[in-house]
Amino acid sequence: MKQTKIAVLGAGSWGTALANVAAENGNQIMLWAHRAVTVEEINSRHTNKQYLGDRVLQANIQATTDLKAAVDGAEIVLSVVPTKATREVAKQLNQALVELRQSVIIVAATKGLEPETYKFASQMIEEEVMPQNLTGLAVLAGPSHAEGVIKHDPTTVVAVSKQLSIAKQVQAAMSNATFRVYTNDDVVGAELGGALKNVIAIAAGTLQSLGYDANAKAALFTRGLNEMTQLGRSYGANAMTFMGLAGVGDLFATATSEHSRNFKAGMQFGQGKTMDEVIDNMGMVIEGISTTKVVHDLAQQKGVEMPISEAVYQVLYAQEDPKIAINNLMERPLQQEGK
Ligand SMILES: NC(=O)C1=CN([C@@H]2O[C@H](COP(=O)(O)OP(=O)(O)OC[C@H]3O[C@@H](n4cnc5c(N)ncnc54)[C@H](O)[C@@H]3O)[C@@H](O)[C@H]2O)C=CC1
Ligand SMILES: O=C(CO)COP(=O)(O)O
Repeated sequence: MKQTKIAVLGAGSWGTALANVAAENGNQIMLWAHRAVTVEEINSRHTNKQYLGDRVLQANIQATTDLKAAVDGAEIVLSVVPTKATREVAKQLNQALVELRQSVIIVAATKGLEPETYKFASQMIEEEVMPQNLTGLAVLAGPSHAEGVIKHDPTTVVAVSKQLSIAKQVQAAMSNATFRVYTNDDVVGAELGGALKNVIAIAAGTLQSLGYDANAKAALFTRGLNEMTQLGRSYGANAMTFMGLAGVGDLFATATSEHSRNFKAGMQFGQGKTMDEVIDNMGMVIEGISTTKVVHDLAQQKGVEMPISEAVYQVLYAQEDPKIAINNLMERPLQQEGK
């Protein structure tokens, strides 16, 4: 296999797990972390205990706090910081690339929308990185909990780019026997799928904590996927993307797994915890919380009915009792399916 120099920006759960996959494939990996203690731990003990417990990482991952050194000579840069840090990190990346006079493929693995602008990670990156420094832009989406990837659970994801050749390069660099990468060209569909499923996963955690069973979960998944798809259509996304890994696949993984931060947050909301308590308890990013607010605004702006996402908004941002929110959903005017 061709060895590629890959830089991974963000050493949380997902950045570390992706760095490990890329390192297993024999690529040369630089992992950029913004905290020196993380760098020291990864380089000396090959662990990142805060996010991935005792899992031992590939010895060929070299961590650094110096972003310019991390990307120097890289062909591919994976951007794996939370949504709220994406624009700032993209600015720093651009500065480094300008100084290095270097152009890279950037892959956004972040799942969320910028609260102020409703932009996706790939759009923020495209706005901040000058065209002469950008060989190509892709998104990595699909059902992939870091905890499963690091222990080699068979995992399927999708590299998505408007340029198929770029998606194929990412596919080639990242695929292995337990991490299978498909390609797709529907960037907006994939990024919407990755962001919107987090809101439905919060609802799934809440249902779980209230003791509801399979009927309620099936209703949530089916109708949740429907409203994700409807918003996707309003963006011109391909409805089939929502039937694939970035849609139903990621919805299933996130809304059924106790590894999911969004699902776990939903359970805590169901137990009556406040937003501050939920965020403090998690200690990791819960993208669905801010995405819920964005989706509330977007649905109004685009005239798309998203009743489940709106119910999550009411529970999170208007302190509505989850049981009342569920009753309200069940008592909406009766409808024909598939409209
Ligand atoms: N954890 C997972 O299994 C998966 C996560 N994702 C997505 O990947 C993105 C990152 O998530 P995780 O790694 O799970 O988050 P995390 O909470 O585990 O780690 C976030 C990392 O970003 C760093 N960070 C925070 N603010 C920063 C800043 N301003 N500049 C630089 N670094 C900063 C933190 O120090 C930490 O290392 C999210 O959008 C998430 O939805 C996608 C697929 C799987
Ligand atoms: O996107 C993910 C899995 O595909 C991770 O979801 P959580 O952020 O809810 O853990």
